[in-house]
Amino acid sequence: MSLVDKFNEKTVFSFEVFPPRSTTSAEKLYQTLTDLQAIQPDFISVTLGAGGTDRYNDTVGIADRIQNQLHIPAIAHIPGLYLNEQDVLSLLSELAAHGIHHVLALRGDAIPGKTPQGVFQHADQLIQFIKANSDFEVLGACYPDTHKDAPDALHDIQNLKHKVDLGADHLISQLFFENQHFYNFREKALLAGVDVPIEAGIMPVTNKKQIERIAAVAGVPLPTKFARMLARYENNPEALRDAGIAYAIDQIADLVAQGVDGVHLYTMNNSEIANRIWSATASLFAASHKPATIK
Ligand SMILES: NC(=O)C1=CN([C@@H]2O[C@H](COP(=O)(O)OP(=O)(O)OC[C@H]3O[C@@H](n4cnc5c(N)ncnc54)[C@H](O)[C@@H]3O)[C@@H](O)[C@H]2O)C=CC1
Ligand SMILES: Nc1nc(=O)c2c([nH]1)NC[C@@H]1CN(c3ccc(C(=O)N[C@@H](CCC(=O)O)C(=O)O)cc3)CN21
Repeated sequence: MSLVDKFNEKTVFSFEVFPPRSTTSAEKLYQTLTDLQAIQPDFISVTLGAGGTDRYNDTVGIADRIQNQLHIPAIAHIPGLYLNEQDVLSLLSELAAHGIHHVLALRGDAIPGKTPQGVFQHADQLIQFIKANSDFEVLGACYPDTHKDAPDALHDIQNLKHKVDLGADHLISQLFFENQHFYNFREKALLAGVDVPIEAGIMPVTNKKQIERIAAVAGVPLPTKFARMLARYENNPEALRDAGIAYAIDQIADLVAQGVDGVHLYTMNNSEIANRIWSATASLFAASHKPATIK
């Protein structure tokens, strides 16, 4: 089934989860996934090697469970840096054997001290390879605040256009905390001829250290307003969680009102937060009639 077609029907809503470290947290993740099932998101993506970890197992097993037990379309992330052609082909056939035909093709984060394979140095090469060797639908990543390795926004958008020309069927954005940056990016991407759906990536804050670490790895700026919120509630987890949920809801309500193609929620494996955000915004998604373009 094509996921891209869903963007013609509605404002898409999707989740992301990551494979947990231990067996106990694996059980917790399955509970989380069961809790999220009632929302019936359009798909759930599963990271692989997120943030530069060396844990490459579990992604396929978790994606299988999502697809075949929860009956929600699953997307597996594939970061290319440390894989060769054979690794990618094996992953694709394993996924296909489970009825999964969607991947997010990425360059991936560098792992300190580990030498890349040198085969897929950028996501574009991986996208081209997957398109040439399978019938998978391929997603790509994009950067409202410009990727930190790009010389400037223009080159970043040119690279994005190249990924779309090579076959990226839809895009998921890096997390961002300033909607105007997303709108500016979206406009530039459209002008550059990027004509595939772009989902906005939203990450609710759960704790100050974690969000600061992720923002640093991802090269995403924290607006003053957001940093003040973190500083004010850093020692009060309940208040920080509530403030973070309110911030994410505010971002999502605005994005949906501005006709965004979809919202991809980085759940950080926390179903309570995802459920609260969903219950506050479900009617906005239901009511959404997408205009052809957004400003
Ligand atoms: N492991 C995971 O689950 C996830 C990882 N990520 C991370 O996102 C980041 C980048 O991934 P992608 O966007 O897939 O990488 P990408 O290869 O498209 O872009 C990475 C950088 O290289 C530049 N670039 C792209 N193609 C180029 C080319 N042909 N020549 C020269 N420069 C080029 C881009 O402008 C950008 O600065 C990584 O840090 C990745 O790990 C993001 C989401 C999930
Ligand atoms: N550069 C970059 N790399 C990514 O992996 C990535 C992005 N950007 N942007 C969006 C999401 C966010 N992702 C993340 C970010 C952090 C964790 C993380 O903190 N993982 C911990 C587990 C913590 C726990 O077990 O509770 C880990 O150690 O892997 C996972 C996925 C994956 N994605």
